[in-house]
Amino acid sequence: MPTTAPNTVPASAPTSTFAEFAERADYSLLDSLQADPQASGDGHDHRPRQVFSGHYVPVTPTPLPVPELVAHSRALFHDLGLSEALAHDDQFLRLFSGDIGVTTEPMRPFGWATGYALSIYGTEYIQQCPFGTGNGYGDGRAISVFEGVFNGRRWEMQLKGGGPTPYCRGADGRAVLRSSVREFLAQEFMHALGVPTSRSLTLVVSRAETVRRPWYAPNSRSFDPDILVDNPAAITTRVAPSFLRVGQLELFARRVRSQAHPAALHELGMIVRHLIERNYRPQIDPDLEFSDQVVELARLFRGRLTALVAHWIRVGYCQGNFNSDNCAAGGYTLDYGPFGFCELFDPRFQPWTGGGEHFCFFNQPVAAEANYQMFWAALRPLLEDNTEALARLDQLRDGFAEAMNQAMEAMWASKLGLTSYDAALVNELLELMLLSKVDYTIFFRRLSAIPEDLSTLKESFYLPSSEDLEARWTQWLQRWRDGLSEGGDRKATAEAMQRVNPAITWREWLIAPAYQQAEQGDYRAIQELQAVFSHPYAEPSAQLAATYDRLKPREFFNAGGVSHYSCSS
Ligand SMILES: Nc1ncnc2c1ncn2[C@@H]1O[C@H](COP(=O)(O)OP(=O)(O)OP(=O)(O)O)[C@@H](O)[C@H]1O
Ligand SMILES: [Mg+2]
Repeated sequence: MPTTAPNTVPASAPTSTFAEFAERADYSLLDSLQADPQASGDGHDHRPRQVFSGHYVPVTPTPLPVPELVAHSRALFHDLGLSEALAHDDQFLRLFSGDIGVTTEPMRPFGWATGYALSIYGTEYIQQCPFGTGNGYGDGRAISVFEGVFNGRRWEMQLKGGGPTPYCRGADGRAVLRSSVREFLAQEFMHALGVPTSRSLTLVVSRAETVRRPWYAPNSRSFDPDILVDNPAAITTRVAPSFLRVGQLELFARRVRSQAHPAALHELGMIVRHLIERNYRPQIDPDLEFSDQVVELARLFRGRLTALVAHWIRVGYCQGNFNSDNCAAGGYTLDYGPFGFCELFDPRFQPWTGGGEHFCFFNQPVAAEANYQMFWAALRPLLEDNTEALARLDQLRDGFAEAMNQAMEAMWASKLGLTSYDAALVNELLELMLLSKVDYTIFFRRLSAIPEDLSTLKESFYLPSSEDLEARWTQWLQRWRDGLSEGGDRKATAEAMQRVNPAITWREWLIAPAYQQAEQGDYRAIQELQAVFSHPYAEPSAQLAATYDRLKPREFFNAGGVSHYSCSS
């Protein structure tokens, strides 16, 4: 399993000025799609309304007043070949705070938002928009402002919190600093963990605009938010090859099914071609028949989705709200709102209060299958006249659980340094982990040193263990170590385990002070987290370990806003 995603080759000359950045703009893929025929040409229509057809709505963002740069991702700047100076360029800052008036040719002075459908755990919802039709649901506060090519790769840049769009459903289109700090840090942390993800470009805050959201009082033990708080408005810009979601394909397939308009099937075909173009070239040969390309797409997405979820479980990540509209069709992590990382091991870990057990930590493979089912169903209308291709597509759906299983088994084997999966060993381990209430990250990292006895492993236990339990642990450890020696070289095994079992993880009680200090204008904690999160597999210095390699302190259990949180983002 790779520990870092492949980086792009750095360009010989970095993009240093805003004019050079603008030169990278290339809207040729966006232009292959259909714009909403009812949209006003200038993109200034922000009222909630139904969008009946087309793939996107041109819309201008609403600028944040008096924007201030909180942070930018050095890693992504490097990958895109952007110079550090650009992060401090006034026009660049203004663009990524929603002021699209600063654009120069060939950039466009408007952005775009897209509609999508929603299904929750495989059940379709159409009532969730003000019109009760699903035609008003989509990017309510996410607005893409740039499509361009950097170092030979095409990226889309999207503001989150960029103001209302026709899909805003009457809400303000804004995001608070708290949730923006979380999304900004988490995306780059996941990338450094080697988990496919959207990336973070910049994080901008306004000192002149606040938004009010339900949240938790200090030291609250409440499950639901108990106060209303004003938080500075912020915008994170996220970057990905596309922001296409499973829900998007679903929207167009629904319209085919309900014969919503004569071009519905054509529009579905267009969005699927677009997905292939953006996320699956060059893996899908453009010379194949379209029906074969569709089957290939389904095969590749199945591989990416199963691998993604196995990664999530490897690193302790829980999406929390794995609806089809939070499931990127390119097979990477998207929407860092309801997420959390498991500290005290619990297969039912679910930090988001709205999420429910179906989206909990260990249920993510099943939740993924429900999303895959929606993806599969959305592709079917394209193959209606090709029974042979349809059969291959159906087989892929039928084989999802088995493919997911294989990905999980390979993941557990790698986490334990084994050459092949051993079900009895893993199941016994999970039971012991539950009984001792281990810290998920600390446990696997200590295990990666291949200890001879329990002493270091016990540093990860939240509960003192009985003699009986210790005897079981010792037996398990012995069996596991015996299994390893078949493979040989202990040092190489330990090193391989350290490349899949991170030394540090996301601990919400260490993140909360960073966004709280940022509200006061102090960004040092964010900078420290950026640095720590950029090398999660490296052994931290003793000084950093004292902060980051620690069990969750007792006072943060059941703490509102830290142990669990609502969607007040
Ligand atoms: N303040 C807001 N104003 C307008 N629309 C919003 C707002 N908050 C959420 N939405 C929209 O509600 C839907 C569900 O919200 P959810 O929290 O899943 O998404 P999100 O975190 O805003 O977005 P994304 O999935 O784009 O990361 C999304 O379509 C989102 O655009
Ligand atoms: Mg979402």
